[in-house]
Amino acid sequence: MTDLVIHPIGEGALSGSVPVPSDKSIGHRALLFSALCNGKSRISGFSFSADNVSTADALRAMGVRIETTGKTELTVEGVGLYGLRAPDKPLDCGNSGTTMRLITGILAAQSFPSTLIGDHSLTKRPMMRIVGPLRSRGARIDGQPHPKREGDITAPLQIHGLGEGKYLGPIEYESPVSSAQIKSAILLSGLFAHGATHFKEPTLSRDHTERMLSALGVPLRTVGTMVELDPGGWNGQMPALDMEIVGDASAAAFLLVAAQIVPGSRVVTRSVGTNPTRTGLLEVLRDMGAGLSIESLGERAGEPIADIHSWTEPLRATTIGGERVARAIDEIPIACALAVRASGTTVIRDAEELRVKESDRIATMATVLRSFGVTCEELPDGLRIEGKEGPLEAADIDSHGDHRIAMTSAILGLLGRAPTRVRDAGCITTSFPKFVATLRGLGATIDVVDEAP
Ligand SMILES: O=C(O)C1=C[C@@H](OP(=O)(O)O)[C@@H](O)[C@H](O)C1
Ligand SMILES: C=C(OP(=O)(O)O)C(=O)O
Repeated sequence: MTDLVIHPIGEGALSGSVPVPSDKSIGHRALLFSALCNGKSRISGFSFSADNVSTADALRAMGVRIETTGKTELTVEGVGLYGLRAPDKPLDCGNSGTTMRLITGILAAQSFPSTLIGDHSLTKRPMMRIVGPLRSRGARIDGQPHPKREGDITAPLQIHGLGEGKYLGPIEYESPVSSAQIKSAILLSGLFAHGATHFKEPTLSRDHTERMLSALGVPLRTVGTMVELDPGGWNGQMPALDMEIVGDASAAAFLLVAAQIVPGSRVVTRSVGTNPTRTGLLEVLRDMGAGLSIESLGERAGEPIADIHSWTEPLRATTIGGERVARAIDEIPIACALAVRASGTTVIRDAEELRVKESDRIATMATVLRSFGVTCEELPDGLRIEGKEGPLEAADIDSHGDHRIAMTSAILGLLGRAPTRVRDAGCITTSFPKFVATLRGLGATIDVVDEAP
């Protein structure tokens, strides 16, 4: 078990210009799609987050050759749409919901059976949201009854395979939640289907799948929150990829917020993806009066990128809700840290999806905030948080194995009146392996304490 001890920054400030890890969402897709391509793909700027490694390992277990060719470079030998091999043991998706849900979309269409497993947290996450629609187009998938959500199932998932010569059918599916994982699972299954895939969601979730599949020549059309994939007449071949992955906006968020709440700070995060389906936090920062400037660097591999400058300015409370939530879904925990330093009461609504992430992020954040002496109220779909002046209480935080909770707590710890301990912080490697080194480079003092299990 790894703990972090965060020392108060006191009169100090954060300063510097830093890279951030590669975008985790795009990393998963780059691996999955290049495995299904014809030819050898090259992926660079890859930062080996534990979640992305889970996707790579699952593909390797199905016969895909993935080689590390440099510190941040990989090659993937695509096997084509129909070249995956039956795995000889359960595929371990670790902590990664994206791995499990997207791979299920692919495996649902295979002739061979497979089983997907995950860690303690992943084994509590809801899976009917993908299994239901996949079953309705002919997939045969079973899971375990969900311990808390009636009618839902969770991992392990048994995917029975379709048998030789059988195919998935068409689907028209309107998802009750905005979710790129559901959308991507259904679209991936649609690559193999006989018949079209129509998917609609309430508000637009991240669109990396649509961008990448379109670039690979897959016949896909989007209109607003609707996407349609009709493989009729398509030859089923995707050319190999050669791409450099943009920096992760969700990782940059921790540093941009840190620069707002540690007085006198100025931080630049370099080459960060600014896809409009991911910029909810930047909009929140603007609404709150943050010091922020976005220097566009054009596009990389079909995704807009920018250097983002963040410097401390007085913050005012805001309301975060509606369609913006989907565009900031992984940034809500760190947005709570902004609320702590804003004048007034910040309200977060429409974020019930946070209850089914790596932890129940609404409940966990309420506990974290109270441990720091912040007044907050837990709402069914969000939080009400009162701004607070002066040093925060020194806290002892249990991350619940949730990387975004661990990182948010570490940032808040900089404002403590005495050192803060963040327990079970090894999970940070899930998305931001160099988080501690990066923060130290900006001026923070953090000890890493490895406890014997
Ligand atoms: O598709 C993706 O890469 C992701 C989609 C989001 O999940 P949902 O689709 O469940 O909202 C997000 O929370 C997750 O970190 C990554
Ligand atoms: C929710 C997350 O990821 P996943 O769903 O892939 O586990 C996340 O990274 O915050």
